[in-house]
Amino acid sequence: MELPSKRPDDMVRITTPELAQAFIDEQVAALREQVGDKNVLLALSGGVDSSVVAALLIKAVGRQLICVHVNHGLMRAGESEQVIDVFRNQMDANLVYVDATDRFLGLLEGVAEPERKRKIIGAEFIRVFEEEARKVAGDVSFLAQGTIYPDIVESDGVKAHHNVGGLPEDLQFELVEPVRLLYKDEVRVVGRELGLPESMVERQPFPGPGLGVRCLGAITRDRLEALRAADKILRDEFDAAGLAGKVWQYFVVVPDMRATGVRDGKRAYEWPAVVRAVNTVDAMTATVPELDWALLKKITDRILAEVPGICRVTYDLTPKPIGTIEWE
Ligand SMILES: Nc1ncnc2c1ncn2[C@@H]1O[C@H](COP(=O)(O)OP(=O)(O)OP(=O)(O)O)[C@@H](O)[C@H]1O
Repeated sequence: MELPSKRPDDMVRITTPELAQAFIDEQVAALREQVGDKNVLLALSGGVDSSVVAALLIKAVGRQLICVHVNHGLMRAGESEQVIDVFRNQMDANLVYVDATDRFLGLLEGVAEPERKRKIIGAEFIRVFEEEARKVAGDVSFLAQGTIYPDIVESDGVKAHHNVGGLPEDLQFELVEPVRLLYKDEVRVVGRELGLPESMVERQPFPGPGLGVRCLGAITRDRLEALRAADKILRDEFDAAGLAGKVWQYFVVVPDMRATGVRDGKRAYEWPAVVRAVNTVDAMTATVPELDWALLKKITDRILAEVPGICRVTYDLTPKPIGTIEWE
C-alpha cells in the first residue's frame, strides 16, 4: 500500500477545505488498510509535518498510534505543553511525553562549539527515541514519519530523506508516510481541516536543535530561560501586531557575553537580547523587514522590564547573505 515516491503529474494541488477533506478520507482508508490492527510509532515534535501525520493516524487507527514527544529542554515557551494539550487532552492520543531536559542540558554543559552542540543534540535525540522505541518494539510494526515531497525531491527520490533516521538495524519498522507527496502549503491546509490549532498549522520553521543554537556558545540554564522568556514576548507582540504568518521567521538570540546597564540605580552587568526577523522565499536568501518603530520599542520595553538578566535589546539588520538566518 506504499504511496509512489513520485508525485503524479495530474495530482491536484490541495488548496481548499474540500480537497483537504478528500485527501483525508482517502488517506484514512489507506492507513487503515496498511496498518490493520497493528501499532504505529511516531516521533511527534509538534511541528506541522509530524502533527498532521499524528492527526491523520489518530483518525484512522486511534490509540494504535503511539506518539513520542521528546522535550529536550530547548523547546520554545509553551510548545511541549501544547503538544500534550492538543494530542493527549483534545485528541485522546496515546502520547508518551519524555522530559529529557536534564539529559540534554547535562551533555551540553560547557560545550561552546556550534557544530558539537548540534551533534550532541541530534545524537541524544536518537538515543532517547530509541529507548522509547525499544520499550514498545514488541508491540509495534510501523514507524510513521512526516516526510513531505520536498524531502524526497531533495534526496533525489533515492531514499526518503528524513527524519528520525538513525534507528539501529534491529529496530527496523515498516514506514508509514501519509504526507510524502504533499508540499508544505498542502500539509498546512490538511492540518487545518483536521482541526489542528492555527498556531500549530502556521508554526514557523524551528531548527531541530531548537533554542540550543540561539543560546549562543555554552548553554547555561539561566541564560536559556532568559532567551525563552524574551522569545515568547517577541512572538506574542508579533502576533498582536498581526505579523504572524506575514514575517517568515522571527526569534530572539542571546549571546554569551554581557553588557553594562543600570537597573534601579545599580550597575547591571547582564546579557543582550538580539531580535532577528527575516523574510525569505526559499531560505537561500533573506531580507530584514522594516518593522514599525513603535513595535520594536514595545518589544524592547517589555523584554527589559520582564526578563531577568537582559539589560539591552538590539535588532539584527543583517540580510542573508552575508548573515545566515540563525546565528549558529
Ligand atoms: N522534540 C521532538 N520530539 C519528538 N520528535 C521530534 C522532536 N523533534 C523532531 N522530531 C522528529 O524528527 C522529525 C524531523 O524534525 P525536524 O526538526 O527536521 O522537523 P520537520 O522536518 O520540519 O518536521 P516537523 O514539522 O514535524 O517538525 C520530526 O518530524 C519528528 O518526527
